Order: sequence, then structure tokens, then C-alpha cells
Amino acid sequence: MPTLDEELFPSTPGKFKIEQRSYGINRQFYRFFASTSTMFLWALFLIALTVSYLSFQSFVDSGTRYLSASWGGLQWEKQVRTSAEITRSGGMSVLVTGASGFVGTHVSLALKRRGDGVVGLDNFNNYYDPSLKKARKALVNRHGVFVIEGDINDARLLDKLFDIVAFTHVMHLAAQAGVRYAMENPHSYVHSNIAGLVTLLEACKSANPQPSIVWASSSSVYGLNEKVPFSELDRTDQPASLYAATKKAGEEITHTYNHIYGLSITGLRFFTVYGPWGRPDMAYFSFTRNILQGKPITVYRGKNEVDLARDFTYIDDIVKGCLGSLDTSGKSTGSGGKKKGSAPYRIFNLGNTSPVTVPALVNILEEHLKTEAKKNIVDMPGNGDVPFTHANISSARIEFGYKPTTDLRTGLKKFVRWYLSYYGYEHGTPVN
Ligand SMILES: O=C(O)[C@H]1O[C@H](OP(=O)(O)OP(=O)(O)OC[C@H]2O[C@@H](n3ccc(=O)[nH]c3=O)[C@H](O)[C@@H]2O)[C@H](O)[C@@H](O)[C@H]1O
Repeated sequence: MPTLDEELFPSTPGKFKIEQRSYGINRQFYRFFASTSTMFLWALFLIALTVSYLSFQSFVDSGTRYLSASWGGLQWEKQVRTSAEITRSGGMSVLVTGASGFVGTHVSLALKRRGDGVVGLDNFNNYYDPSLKKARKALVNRHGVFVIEGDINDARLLDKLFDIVAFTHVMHLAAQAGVRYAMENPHSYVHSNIAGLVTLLEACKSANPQPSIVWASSSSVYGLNEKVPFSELDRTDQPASLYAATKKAGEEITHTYNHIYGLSITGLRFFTVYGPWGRPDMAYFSFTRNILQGKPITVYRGKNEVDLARDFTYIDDIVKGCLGSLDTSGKSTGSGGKKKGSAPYRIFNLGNTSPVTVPALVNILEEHLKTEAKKNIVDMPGNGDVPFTHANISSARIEFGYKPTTDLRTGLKKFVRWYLSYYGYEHGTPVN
């Protein structure tokens, strides 16, 4: 008597034939029946095999996802909750994306210091030295801010975070930064500044309660605008780089989420932010490194030999602008993905209002470092740079009292002091 397995999945057609013979069926009918049944059983066998393969694959997939995730578990959830705890009356709980970036680090520390709850999120990508990002993470961690290693494109992670904490605010600073790098790696800008932004907004729109969102746009949206100083009402439809185009797209995308879902949104156009714990890809940082190492620096020059200029803005002023924006952001009105009424949609320039030329920046660094730079002066390549930036900040001043107080000389002095200490220099010579 065959077992059920043997009946459904005969190991060889011969075996099947032998069993059929014992029933004494007509030979022709038997042949027809045998071949049809065999085909049927083989088909069954193949279907079963495919189904088991697919279930195994999905098991492996979910297993891999689970294993590779660096988040989850009771202990992890406890860390998230503790980090989000508010310790002042009327405080907020803020999810800070890009929390181990330059601005994210400073904003996280400032929020925590005044008693707000802060949970950080950062993907620690290698656009620039990830060890600097890890050092920033350790810094905020010492002050009670837990930074999760994860990407804003990870919708499951974002949903989980909103399940654990009813964030009142999101400070969205995660982005692919850098104007000129967009020619080298265009897709990283789409990944973070467009796709990641939409994934984050989707999570925010579905959260209950919906948080208010403040996020980093950029002075680069003014592109080829020639009207100075740049006002929020000026045209921003002539971006000069893909970076600028993705930030401009972010402004349009956030507007639709405000309009459809009642999310409160504030976009901040940062003007060339600099300071301690800054970004090594930026000019002031890489110039400092090269000057100290005796290497040449390349100084770009605009059309007709006109010097390039930037409205360099010190990090502490930017932090005040970020906190002021969070404090005045107003509430989102929707819940569970449904709009209940209109919510604020705002855009502000956060600049310094006094542009400085790039050669003047180099002179200040030379003075602070007591070393002369080896300068290569070259015409600005057509790689997305704009000739100058200059912010009109009256909207931010009126709305939340934004008033930058640090000039470039003072700010660079603080940056140089930090740089020498962080990289182990003493009087211009590395300690080790
Ligand atoms: O406000 C912004 O929204 C942006 O600010 C910053 O962009 P930029 O203003 O271009 O700053 P940065 O690279 O420091 O170049 C400064 C000046 O040095 C010149 N420059 C640069 C490099 C070099 O080797 N030589 C040189 O002359 C260069 O031509 C320029 O004139 C952020 O990087 C960007 O992420 C975004 O936040």
C-alpha cells in the first residue's frame, strides 16, 4: 500500500506503472490514464515545489531584513522613549533627521539643553569621513540624545518611531549636501532629497498626532537670481545645480503635503553655514586642512575676474533660527492622513546679511592659522556654483526675532580653535 506521499509524489514513473498493473485495467485506457495522471501529478509536484520555494524565499527575505536592521527590540525602544522625554514644561519632543550631521548635531544639543525630548536619526553615509559623524554621535549621546542608525527611506523604521513616540515636531536635516558633488553622484540627491523626503512626509502625514515639520532648504534655490539681497519672494525657478533643483523640488513637495494633509511646514534656506564640527567638504574646512598641511588651495573666481562671495552664516545663529522656527511653527491639523483644516506653510532665509568674498575668507584663515596659503586662482568651472549669495532676513526677524550676531572673523576663530583641538594640532603642528 503506497503512502500518501508516494501517491502524490511518485518518485519514478515506473513505480507508478507497477502499482497500476495490479488493478488489471484495460491496456490502452491504462496507457492514456497513466500518462494523463502522471502529467497531472508532475504538475502538482511542480506547483508544490514552486510554492515551497517562494515561501522559503520570503522567509529568508524577512529574516535578512530583520537581521540586518540595526534597530528594534525592547532595549532599543526604551532608549528611544528615554531620549524623547521632555524635561521642561511646555517642551516638545523632536525627531531630528541627519542628527549626526553638522547642523543636526548642534540643533540636537541645543534642544536637549533646554529640556526638549530629542531622538536622532542618521544613515552615516560616507559622503565625507564617517568617523567625524560617529564622533558627533558620541558627543550628543553624552548629552542624552540617542541617535539611531537608519535611513529616511526606511518607512518601517519611521512608522515604528511614530508608534513609540508621539513626536510633536520633526526637524528634518538629513540630506545629500554639496553643490558640486551633484555632478559626480546625481542619484544620491534624488535618493535623499526627493525620495527620502517623500517617505518622511508620508510617515508624518499618517502619524497621529501629526508633527509640525521644520526642514533644511538652501540658499542655492535662488540660483541665477541677480536681485540682491535675496528675498523669499524672489524667483527660484533657475537652479544652477541638481542639488539646488532637489531643494527647490523639496519646497514644492512640502507645499503639497501642507495643502492636502494639513501638515505644518517650515522650510529654512540656509546660507553657507560654517563653524566647529562642520563639514569637511566645504571650502572653509578644506582650505584649513590644506593650509595646515602645506598643500595648495584652489580659489575659484567669477566672470570678468570678479571674486565669488558668500553670505557665510555661523552655526550658533543658524541654531537660534532653527529653534525659533520650531517654537513658532504652529500645529498640523490633520490626523490619520486626513486634513482637518489649513496649517502654516512658511519659508525663511537664514543668512548673515553681510557677504564676504572667498579671497577675504582665505585671508582670515591665514591670519588665524598664522600660515600663508598656497593659492591657485582659477576661473569658476561650470559645475553648479553661483557667483554670490546675500540674504534678506527680515521675514525671520519679524516672525521669530532672528538676528545673527557672529561675523566671519569671529566665527572662523572659533572654528579654527575647534579644528586644531579635534585633529590634535598645537600651534599649527599635529601633536602626534
Ligand atoms: O548655502 C547653501 O545652501 C549651500 O552652502 C554650501 O555651498 P557653497 O556656498 O557652495 O559652500 P562651499 O562649498 O563651502 O563654497 C564656498 C565658496 O568657496 C568656493 N570654493 C569652493 C571650493 C574650492 O575648492 N574653492 C572655492 O573657491 C565656492 O565656489 C564658493 O564660492 C554648502 O556646501 C551646500 O551644501 C549648501 O548648503
